[in-house]
Parts: sequence; structure tokens; C-alpha cells
Amino acid sequence: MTTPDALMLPARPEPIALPVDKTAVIVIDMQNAYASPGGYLDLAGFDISGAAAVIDKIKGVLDVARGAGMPVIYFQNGWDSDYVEAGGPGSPNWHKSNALKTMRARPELQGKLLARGTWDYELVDDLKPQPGDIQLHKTRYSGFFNSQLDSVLRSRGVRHLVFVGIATNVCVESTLRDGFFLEYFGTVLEDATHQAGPEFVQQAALYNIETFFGWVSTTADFKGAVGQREGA
Ligand SMILES: C/C(=C/NC(N)=O)C(=O)O
Repeated sequence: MTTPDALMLPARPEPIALPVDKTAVIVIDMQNAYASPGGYLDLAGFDISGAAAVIDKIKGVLDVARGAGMPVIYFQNGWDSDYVEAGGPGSPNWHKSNALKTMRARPELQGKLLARGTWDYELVDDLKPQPGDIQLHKTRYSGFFNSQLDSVLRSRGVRHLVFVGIATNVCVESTLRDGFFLEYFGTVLEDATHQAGPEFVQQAALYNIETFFGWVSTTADFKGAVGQREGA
């Protein structure tokens, strides 16, 4: 699909046309919890050594997107300080959330992981939102669940979503999949994402996305395509 104001983004499985005025960048959960040593994923035993490189890549993407007038939408994942929003034993989230499990196993961490108002919940220092950026909160892996995301996008005429953030195989993939069901075109910039788990889950998530739900590109291709558009 091409439109007159669209840029062509090299991607897998094929290039995708991104109409600049209908595209937003979605920054998934770049919080200390997911990207900083001493944050939830690190404490839960996941390897976050690739997160620092991802922070740098995202910075470059956001500068270019803001310059092109694309909305930048930041998500933060977590719950109230009493964890009511996380759900109790009647919720699958109580059983599957590794943050909740880690706090049950180490009671000294109770109240410290993914709770609003804590360091763990805060966005990393190098990716603070700029004036004009949009900040949304979510309580489950998908950014479309129980959030304002769909109406924020619809009111701006956005139909194309470019994803960066952590974790590729959890919140990035969940949000992109839900967007697919709502007729959004989703593209992941692979080197601006990082997985929760071994390297093969990064590859599996990207395979799933490019084969079934969307497109996979890179930060260099995104910056190149946006930079080359007419009038840039
Ligand atoms: C594992 C995990 C991932 N979150 C995310 N932002 O992808 C979690 O929240 O427990």
C-alpha cells in the first residue's frame, strides 16, 4: 500500500509504506524495571545486558520521529502501591507475573517492583519524555488493554505504529498483536528492542511478527527513510 505522503521503510517480509502523518512511535516500558541494573527484570534473573544499547538506539529514533512530527507515545507498566490493579489469586496475572512472584519469594522487595511512585516504575534517565510526547499507563502486557491508546491514536488519525522498547516477546509483541486485531499496521525496529529471556525468544518474537502480525525493520532504516522524505 502506498500513499502520496508515505515514506517507504525497508522491512521484512517486504518494505512498508508509512504515511508520516498517520504514524506514531510507541515506546514500550523503558523503565528502570526493564532496562536498569537493580530493576525488576535484573532482580528476577533475566539478562538485561543488551538494554543499554537499546536505550541509545531509541534516543536516535525519537529525535528523528519528533523532527518529522510523528507522535511519540511512552508507556509505563505497573500498578498502584497496594498491587490491587495487579489482581489477586483469582487473576492469571497474579500467577504469571514474574515481578509479583519475585516479591513473594523475597518479601523485602514487596512494594518496590513496578509500583507507581517507585524508582523501578520510572522511565530511565536517558529517555525522559519531551514536551509534546504522550505518556500512558498500562497494567497488563498489552498497551491496548484498559488504556487510552486506541482513542489517542484514532483522534490523531494514526493507523501505523512503530515499536521500540522492552520486552520484544512480552509487551511489545502483545501490543503489536492487539493493534493488528484493531487494524493498526505494526512495525518493530529490532535493534531498538530487547527480549525477556534467552536470545532465541527475540528471534522467535521477530519471526512471529514478520510472519503473522506485522513488519520488522531497523533503526538505521527508519532514520534513513524518515530523513530522506520530501521536505526533510
Ligand atoms: C516480563 C515482563 C515484561 N514486560 C514488558 N514490558 O515486556 C513483565 O512485565 O513481567
